[in-house]
Amino acid sequence: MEKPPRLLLSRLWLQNRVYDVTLNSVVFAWKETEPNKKRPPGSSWNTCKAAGSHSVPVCEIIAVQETAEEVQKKNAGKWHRVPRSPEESYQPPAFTVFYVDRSRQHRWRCRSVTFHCPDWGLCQQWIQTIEEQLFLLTYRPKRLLVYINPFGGKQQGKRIYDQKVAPIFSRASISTDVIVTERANHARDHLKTDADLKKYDGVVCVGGDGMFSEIVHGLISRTQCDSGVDQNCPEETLVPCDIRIGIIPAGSTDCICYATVGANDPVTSALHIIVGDSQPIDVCSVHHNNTFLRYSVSLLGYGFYGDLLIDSERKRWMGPTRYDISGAKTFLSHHYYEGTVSFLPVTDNVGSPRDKFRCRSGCHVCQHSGHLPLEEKQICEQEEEEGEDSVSEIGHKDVWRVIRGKFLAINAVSMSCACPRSPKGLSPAAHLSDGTTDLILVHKCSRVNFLRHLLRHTNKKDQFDHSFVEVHRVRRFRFMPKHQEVDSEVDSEPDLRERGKGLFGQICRDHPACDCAPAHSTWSCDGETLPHTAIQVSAHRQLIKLFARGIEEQPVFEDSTGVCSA
Ligand SMILES: CCCCCCCCCCCCC/C=C/[C@@H](O)[C@H](COP(=O)(O)O)NC(=O)CCCCCCCCCCCCCCC
Ligand SMILES: Nc1ncnc2c1ncn2[C@@H]1O[C@H](COP(=O)(O)OP(=O)(O)O)[C@@H](O)[C@H]1O
Ligand SMILES: [Ca+2]
Repeated sequence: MEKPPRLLLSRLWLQNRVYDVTLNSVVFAWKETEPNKKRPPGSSWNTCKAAGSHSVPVCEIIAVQETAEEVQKKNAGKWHRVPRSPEESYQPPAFTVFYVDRSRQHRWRCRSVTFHCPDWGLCQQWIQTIEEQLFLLTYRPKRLLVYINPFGGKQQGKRIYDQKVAPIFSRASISTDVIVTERANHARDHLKTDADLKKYDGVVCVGGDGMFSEIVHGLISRTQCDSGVDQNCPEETLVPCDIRIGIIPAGSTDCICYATVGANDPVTSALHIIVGDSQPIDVCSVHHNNTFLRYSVSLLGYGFYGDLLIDSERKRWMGPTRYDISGAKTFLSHHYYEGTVSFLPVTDNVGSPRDKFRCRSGCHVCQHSGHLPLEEKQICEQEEEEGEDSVSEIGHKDVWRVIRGKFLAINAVSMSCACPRSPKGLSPAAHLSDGTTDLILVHKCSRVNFLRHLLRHTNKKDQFDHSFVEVHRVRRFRFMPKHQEVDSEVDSEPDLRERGKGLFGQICRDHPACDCAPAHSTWSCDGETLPHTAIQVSAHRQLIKLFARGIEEQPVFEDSTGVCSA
C-alpha cells in the first residue's frame, strides 16, 4: 500500500538522545540514531545512524502540548546529574505527545513522550501540525454528558471519575457536564425528557450494568418517542440511537464493559471514549403480551440467575460479594421451574453458539449478519418433550421450536457476558452485534452436574457439552410458566406471586435442603427483576452504539524505552 505523504521530519532530542521524528496523516514515529551518546553542550543536532524505533497511530494520539520548562526540569531531575553551569541547565523548547499504550489483559494506558527541539519555531510547528491532524478526527467526542451512580459497586463511582477519568478527559480537551444521580432512574428520566442531547457527542455512564441499563432505557425510549415508534408493540422495528454511550466501570458485575472492551478498567474505558471508538450492540426487547417491560443487553435469566438476583438485592450493602453469597445459596436451594420455551432459531447466520472462534474487534460475523424483518411469518410449531430427540426439519425457513420442560435456568444473552467472574462468559461465542441472542436452557439435573456446569464458566472446558444443557442462537423467543399454561389468558400474576411468597414458599426458598419446587421464578433483566414471568423477547440488531471496539486480538507489546508513563 502507498505510504501517505510525510508532513514533518526533524531530528529532535528525547532524554538526551537524538531521534529522527516523523509525522504523516497515519503515523507519528521516532527512530533512535546511532552512535547516540549524551549530547555535549553546543554539539551538532545532526549525528548518527538509525537504531530503536517507536510509532503511534495518529488515531491513538490523545493530545499534544508545549512542555513548560519547570516540567522539563522536574522530569530531567529523575536522571540528570545536577547541572554545573547556567548554560548546561538550559532546557530547549519541547513538546509532549500523549498517546495510547497497550498493556496486559486489554488494558490501555496513557503514556507520554517529550521531544526537545533546536528552536521555538520548530517546536510550535510540531505542535500545530499534530493538532491539525487530531482536528481531522471528527468522530472523536468533544462534549460529553456524564452520569455517575455514587452507590454502584463499592460506592467508588465519584472517586473513580474524579481521580482517574476527569484528568484524561481534560487533557484531551473534552468538555463535560456531570450529573451525580440522586435516586434510581434519575439518569433514565433525565435522558428521556430533559437532556438537550444535541449539545453532546456522547453519554457516559459511571456505574455498573444496572446504571448502564438506565442510560439505555432513557436513550432508546427517547429515540422511539421522537420517531413515533410504539414500544409496546412487540413487532415494531425500533429506531437505532445515534448518540454513543461510554461505560466507566464502577459496578458489581461490569459485564457490558468487560465484554465490549476486554477489561473492566476505568482508564481503558476513558481512552476508548477519547479516541472515538464505536461498537454497535444488539438489544433485546422484552414484552408481556402487548406491554413493553424492559430492554436487555446482557443477561435475561430465569431460575438460577433470577432467584440469585432476588436474594442478592437484600444484601446490597455487601457490595459485589453479594452475588457470590447469593450464588452459593441459590445453588444449594436447587430449584427447578416448569414451563414452555418457544423460539425462532437463526437459520441464515454465519455463526453458531458452539463455535470455537470468538467475536472480536472488526468481527466478520457481526458485519455480515443480515437483518431479517421481525414480522412473524408463517409459524410452524413443533413440540418437543424433554428427553426426546428434538427434530425441527419441517422444510420451512422460520420454524418455531417449542420445548416444554423442567429448567434450573433459562438464560438469554445477546453478548458473551464475559466478566471478571467468568472471563469467557455465559456464551463465549455470542456476538455483540449480529442481531441474535443465545438461549441457554439448563434442564433439571443433579446438584453435582449443575456445579460441573457452573465451574466450566471459569475454566477452558465447554459449558454446553452436557446432556442437560442446550444452547440455541435465536432472534425471538417466548416463555410461558407451567402454572399459566392451563389458562394463558389469565393475567393475574401478582396473585400467583403472593402464593409463592406465602409461608411455605418462603420457608422453601430459605431452606437449602428442601427439594420442593416453587411455582415460578422471576426474570432477572440486566440486574433488574421483571414483574411478569410470561414474556416474549425479540433481538434488535445494533440498536445502540458504545464507545468501544470489541475485544482486540492479542495485544502487541512494544519496548517503550525512553517513554515515560503519563
Ligand atoms: C462455582 C463457581 C461458578 C461461577 C459461575 C460464574 C458465572 C458468572 C456469569 C456471570 C454472568 C453475568 C451476566 C451479567 C449480569 C449483569 O447484567 C447483572 C447486573 O449487574 P450489576 O449488579 O453490575 O448492575 N448481574 C447479575 O445478574 C449478577 C450475576 C451474578 C453472577 C455470579 C454468579 C456466582 C455463582 C456462584 C455459584 C457458587 C456455587 C457454590 C457452590 C458451593
Ligand atoms: N443515586 C442513586 N441512588 C440509588 N440508586 C441508584 C442511584 N443511581 C442509580 N441507582 C440505581 O442503582 C442500581 C445499581 O447500580 P449499578 O451502577 O449498576 O451498580 P451495581 O453494579 O452495584 O448493581 C441501578 O439499578 C440504578 O438504577
Ligand atoms: Ca448478539
